[in-house]
Amino acid sequence: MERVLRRFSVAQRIGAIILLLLAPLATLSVVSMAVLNRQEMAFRDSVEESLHTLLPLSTLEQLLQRAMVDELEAQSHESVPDFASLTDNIDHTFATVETSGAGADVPMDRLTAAQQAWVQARPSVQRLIEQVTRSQAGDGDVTAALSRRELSKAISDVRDARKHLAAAVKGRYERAAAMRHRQLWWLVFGWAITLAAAAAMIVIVLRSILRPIHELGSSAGRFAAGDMSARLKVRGRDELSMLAEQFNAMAAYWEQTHREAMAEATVDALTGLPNRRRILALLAAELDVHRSGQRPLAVFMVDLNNFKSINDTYGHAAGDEALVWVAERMRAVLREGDHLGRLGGDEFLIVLPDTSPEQARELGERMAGAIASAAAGSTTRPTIGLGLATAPEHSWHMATLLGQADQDMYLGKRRARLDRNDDVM
Ligand SMILES: Nc1nc2c(ncn2[C@@H]2O[C@H](COP(=O)(O)OP(=O)(O)OP(=O)(O)O)[C@@H](O)[C@H]2O)c(=O)[nH]1
Repeated sequence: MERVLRRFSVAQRIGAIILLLLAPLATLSVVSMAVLNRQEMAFRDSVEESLHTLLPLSTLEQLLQRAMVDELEAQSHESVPDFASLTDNIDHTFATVETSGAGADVPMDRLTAAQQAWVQARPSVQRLIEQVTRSQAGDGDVTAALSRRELSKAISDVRDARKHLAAAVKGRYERAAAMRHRQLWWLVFGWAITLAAAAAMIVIVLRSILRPIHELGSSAGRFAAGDMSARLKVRGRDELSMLAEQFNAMAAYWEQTHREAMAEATVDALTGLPNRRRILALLAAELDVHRSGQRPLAVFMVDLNNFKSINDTYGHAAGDEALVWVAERMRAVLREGDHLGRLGGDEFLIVLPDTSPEQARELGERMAGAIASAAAGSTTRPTIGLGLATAPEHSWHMATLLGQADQDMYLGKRRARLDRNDDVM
C-alpha cells in the first residue's frame, strides 16, 4: 500500500487527506440535512392531518352535547352552528384518510371502526341538520324533532368515530415516529462508518509521509553518531524518496572521504606501512590481549645502518628508495599476523605476537642476515640494526618494553661499531 502511495508526491497525498476529510463530511451533511428536513415535513403534515381529521368530529360532538342540554343557539336565533359544512368536512376527511391510508401505514381496523361509527351517527346528524335548516327558516324547535335518546346515541357514535379515528391517526404517527427513529440510527451508523473509513485512510496516507521522515531522522542520527554505513531504502518516486537518494549520496561521499582521511592518518605515505600512531596502537592492543592470556610477545626496534651517508652521497630520492627496499625485505620475512610499522626517519618497529625470546632472536638473525646478503656489494642498499625486548620477561608496559628494545639496539650498534674499529686496527 505504502509503495503505491509513494508513487504520488507528498503534496498530492496531503491533498488526498484534505479530500478524504471534506468529501465524506460534505456528503454526510447533505444527506443528513435532507433526511432531517423530510422528517420535519412529515411531522408537520402529520400534525396538520391530526387537526384536520379530528377537529370537525370534536366540534360536532360538542355541539351535539350542547343540543342535548338545550343550549343550542338556535333557540335564541343568535347563531346556529353550521352542521351541514361540519358533516361535509367529516365525510371529506374520511374519504381522504381512506384514500391516503390505503397502502400507507394507517391501522385499517381503527379506520373501519371509525367509519362504521360515523355511518351510524350520520342519519341522526342529518335529521338534526334538517331541523336546524327548518328552524333557521323559523319553522319549529331544533331539539324537539330529535328524541333525547336518538341524540344521545348520535353523540355516542360520533364520540366512537372520533376515538377510533384518533387511534388510527395515533397509530400512523407512531409508525412514522418509529421510521424516523430507524432513519436517525442509519444516519448515525453512516456517520460512524464513513468517518472511521476516512480516518483509516488518513492514517495510511499520513504513515506514508511520516515513516520516511522518521527513517531519515534515525539514519541521520546514526550517521552523526559515527556510523558511516547508515543508508536509507529508496521506496518511491516522491520528494522523500529523492531526499533519501540525496542522503545516501551524501553519506557515501563522506564515508569515502572518511576512509581516505583515516588511511592518511594511519599509513606511512612513503612505505605504505602503518605509521607511528598506528603501529603503537597495534602494539598496545596486542599487549592487552597477550597480558590477559599470558601469551609471549616480542618487539624489535629497527634502525638502518649508515643511512645518512646514502642520503648525503646519493640524494634524498635514493634514501627514500632505500627505505622502501628495506621495508619490503623485512615484510617478506615476517608472518601474516606480525606487524611492521615505520616509527619515523630510518626507524621501524616490529611486533611479533605469540613469539618467545628464542623464536624472536632466530627471526631477527634471519632477517638481518637476509637483508645483509641482499645489500652486499651495493652502496645504496642499507643493512639493519635490531634491538629486542620481550614480554613477559622485560615488561608488559609498552614504554618500558620500547625503552628496552631501543637500548638493546643502541648496544648492538655500539658493539658493531667497536667490532668494525677492531677490524680496522
Ligand atoms: N631520504 C630520506 N631520509 C630521511 C627520511 N627521514 C629521515 N631521513 C634521514 O635519515 C637520516 C638518519 O640519520 P641517523 O639517525 O644519523 O642515521 P644513520 O646515518 O643510519 O646513523 P646510525 O643510526 O647511527 O647508523 C637523516 O639524515 C635524516 O635526514 C626520509 O623520509 N627520507
